[in-house]
Amino acid sequence: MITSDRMAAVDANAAALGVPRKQLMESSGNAVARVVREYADPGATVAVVAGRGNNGGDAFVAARFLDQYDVSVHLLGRAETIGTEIARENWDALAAGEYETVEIKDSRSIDLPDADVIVDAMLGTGVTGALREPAATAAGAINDAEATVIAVDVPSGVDADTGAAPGTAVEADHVVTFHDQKPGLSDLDADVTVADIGIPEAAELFVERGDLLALDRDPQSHKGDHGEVLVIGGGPYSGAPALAARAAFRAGADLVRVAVPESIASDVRSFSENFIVRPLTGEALAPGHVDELLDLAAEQDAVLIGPGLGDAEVTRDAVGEFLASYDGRAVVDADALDAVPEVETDADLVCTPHQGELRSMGGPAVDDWEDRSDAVASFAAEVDATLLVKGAYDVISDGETTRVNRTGNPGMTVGGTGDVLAGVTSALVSALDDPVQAAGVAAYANGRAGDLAVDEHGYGLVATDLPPLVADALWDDTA
Ligand SMILES: NC(=O)C1=CN([C@@H]2O[C@H](COP(=O)(O)OP(=O)(O)OC[C@H]3O[C@@H](n4cnc5c(N)ncnc54)[C@H](O)[C@@H]3O)[C@@H](O)[C@H]2O)[C@@H](O)CC1
Ligand SMILES: [K+]
Repeated sequence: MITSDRMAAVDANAAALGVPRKQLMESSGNAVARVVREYADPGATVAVVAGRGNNGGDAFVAARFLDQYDVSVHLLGRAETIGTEIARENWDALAAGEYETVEIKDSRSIDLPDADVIVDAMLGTGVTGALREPAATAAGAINDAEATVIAVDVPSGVDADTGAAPGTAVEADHVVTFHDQKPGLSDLDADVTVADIGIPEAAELFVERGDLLALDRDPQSHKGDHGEVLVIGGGPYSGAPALAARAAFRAGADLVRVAVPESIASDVRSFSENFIVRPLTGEALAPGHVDELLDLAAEQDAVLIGPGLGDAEVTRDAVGEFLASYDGRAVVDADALDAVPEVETDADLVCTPHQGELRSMGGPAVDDWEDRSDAVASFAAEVDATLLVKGAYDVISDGETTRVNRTGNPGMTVGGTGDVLAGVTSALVSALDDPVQAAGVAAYANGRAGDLAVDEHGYGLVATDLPPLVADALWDDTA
């Protein structure tokens, strides 16, 4: 099953992998025509009722694959208002090829022929709310007709994610949907064909540009809508928590609080005026800080624990106690990772080990990335956490869904890049619903930032180069 948001991401990933949507549209239209042929013999009358989006575009293609039939294409609206370039190109091909086309200017002028088959391509996944005119009247006319109704992707007026129809909707006999089954089609009284349209498996497995669609923001957003993060780190090191916090800001967090031992608090403060620093008594994180941290953490969307903590016994104990009582979202990195296999927690954990850290957590050591991704998935299920295992190919898995990231380069072996990744992950985990998606996009952005840094500095790149480039990787289309 695939939701329409995920489908849009996969579709954009396919384009990033060199399979543009127009090619997918050609396959979709071909698949629709194949199902039409199952219902009617050559010579039969086929009426295509198309909207002005890509759902209609699929059907313009289908018409070209039905030359042995008596086909007419009825467009809801004027051709000048076709909304996408690829749908328009396919419409123009119909006009140039002397196919029978009709533009329906308003609901009174809907006049469908006595057809054997009607292809419903008014609206697909782009629908919002109840069908407007003239689509609503056209849906009624389609439902009143004697014809077999074949819907493209989803019956027009039905929500592909939920199956709900807020107004009039097409009652289809058969739905030809693409790539994967849609949740909203399962309960319909219609046959469903899931057509393979040639989307490479890599578009689902690898994190690519299309995954960045998850970051689109509502123009009505308020402060705090995009995540508040608490970074718990530092002690022997002050740079690591500061780098992570800086990266969290650049990955879009609205607020970043940094809880560090007071011995380094002023150092951390001096790194950036954006940080809200919360000093903890003493020189290292210790069990005595846990209650205070739990109070602080309760107000955040996510916690990052680990950067620069060091491996003192008291600090390990404190990490274990914190995780045992915390029930929100936590990104766990560096020295804090050792606590994970032992602790019983209600928290949603996202762990970001490199392969050495994964082994000391009791995880698998596998060289080949494909085998490693299976092994990481099993280990994620075992420890009941989302894992982001760093490597030339980063593997992200919660045991059910596994993604792989390919951005990044050998220049990123320099110190501090892991702190940047942990900070980016915490920001995205705080802002997005799905931890696998968040961790996958974080790995992608961090690696992409590293690639941009190498363009500028070669292998002389340093970790502080990365945070501003993370922002470019996430939000600058040209990066
Ligand atoms: N995502 C993918 O990977 C692919 C998608 N394809 C097709 O593209 C479709 C989605 O295309 P689009 O995103 O262009 O969207 P649609 O073609 O579903 O609809 C967009 C149009 O509908 C109008 N609209 C929205 N809500 C309406 C309402 N309530 N009443 C009347 N009109 C309304 C919009 O103004 C817009 O013109 C899919 O359903 C599928 O058929 C395929 O071509 C191939 C691959
Ligand atoms: K449709």
